[in-house]
Amino acid sequence: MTMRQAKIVRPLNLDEYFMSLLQNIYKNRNLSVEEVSQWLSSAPLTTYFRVNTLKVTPLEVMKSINEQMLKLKYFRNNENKPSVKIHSQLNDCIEVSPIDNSLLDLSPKSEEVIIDIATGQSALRGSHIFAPGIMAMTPEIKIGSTISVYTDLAQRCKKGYQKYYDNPLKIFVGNGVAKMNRRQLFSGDMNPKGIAIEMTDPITGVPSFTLPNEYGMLQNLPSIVTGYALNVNENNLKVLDMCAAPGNKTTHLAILMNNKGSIDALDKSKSKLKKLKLRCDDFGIENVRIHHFDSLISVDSNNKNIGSEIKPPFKVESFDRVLLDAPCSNLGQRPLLKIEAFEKLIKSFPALQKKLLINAIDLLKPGGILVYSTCTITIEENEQNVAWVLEKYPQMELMAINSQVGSSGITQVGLSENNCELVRRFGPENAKEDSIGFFIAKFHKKY
Ligand SMILES: C[S@@+](CC[C@H](N)C(=O)[O-])C[C@H]1O[C@@H](n2cnc3c(N)ncnc32)[C@H](O)[C@@H]1O
Repeated sequence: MTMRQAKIVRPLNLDEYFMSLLQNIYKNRNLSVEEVSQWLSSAPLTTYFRVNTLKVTPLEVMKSINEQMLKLKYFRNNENKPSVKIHSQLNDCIEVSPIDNSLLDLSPKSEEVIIDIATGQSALRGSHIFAPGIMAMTPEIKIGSTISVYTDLAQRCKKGYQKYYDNPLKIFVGNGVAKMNRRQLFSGDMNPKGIAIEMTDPITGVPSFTLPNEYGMLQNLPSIVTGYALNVNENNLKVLDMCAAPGNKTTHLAILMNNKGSIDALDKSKSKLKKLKLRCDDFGIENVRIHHFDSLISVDSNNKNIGSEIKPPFKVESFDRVLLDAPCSNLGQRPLLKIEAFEKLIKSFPALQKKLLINAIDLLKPGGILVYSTCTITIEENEQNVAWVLEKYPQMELMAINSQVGSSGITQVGLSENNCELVRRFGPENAKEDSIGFFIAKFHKKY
């Protein structure tokens, strides 16, 4: 696959703590802080769509995406169209390449829209602009006007601002067509919803496409690998997903299990669990039990919970498979246009993750598999937590992850070289995959 770099945006607030954090992680991979921060602040350019194979085949989804691509203004025929193909190792994963840069109209337009940082990050990954993310719109814009879209890294633009917003930290994200005007956005309904700008020419060239909810979902490549890593393709498995919401991985597991066996999906966040429920309904998933529950207390150590077969807290050694997709410092998300590295917060995660790991190991049956994953790049939350498990629990050993994607773990930080080969790290060192930062470890409980 040929890689193309998006326009680099230098993130703000790269304080000393964050610089030394990046330097420590990547020093033995020969990557400078500058290179890593450029990687973090640029968007992955390949889009991945995981197909809900309960309802539709990857070929049907590819056909639908291809039809939408041909309707885009740039392509009159198949020439230069983004490639849409099934991932070489992941059968349910469709890979869509970006639109060729030379086809995009990236010339500045006289009318402009300012969006917030989170919306800017999504736009760089191919999303249209939804009404709540718009901060300002110049007065002349009518529905159908072609406009330039900027994200406000300075966070100084007031909601509803009427003039041209002049700030050196106003970053161009591309051109689009207005679907709403100022009146709809800033007067009358105080909470306008829906697409306000259809992005036609995002600076990254990442194309937008819309598919019925039941067809599947956009998902980052390492998250799809995580679902496969749990090896759920055996009959009637009892699976626990300890931090499940909004269910990106739970739904994948349910589909890989072909709606057989059971998944107990726990999460502390009630609102995010609602999304998991909706997604299960859309996808036709029937083997998931959703529990609004704190996984830190998910073990019924004193055998007090009579219903512990089907609701938490559960008896020890209840599950054949456990997924711990842990809460983490989130420093692998890309593009990160503004990095706020709160040292105290970042340093709080390893202890929380260890407590969750203790619960996970207690709940796993001997012979079972535990997958631990994070969407961050710190050594403390990744290799060092794995090393801690191996030292504290002699019954736990690492297993190889079947997919040959990502790279090995970082050496000389607590994990042996052999064990580093067994875990998967995704980051700026991966020349092949242009993904978010991520980490996956797969354990086997020997006894
Ligand atoms: C990385 S996200 C999980 C994403 C999810 N696995 C997916 O693929 O869609 C981490 C989740 O952990 C949840 N969480 C944090 N602490 C928790 C706890 N003590 N018990 C259960 N869930 C917790 C958060 O609410 C958050 O939804």
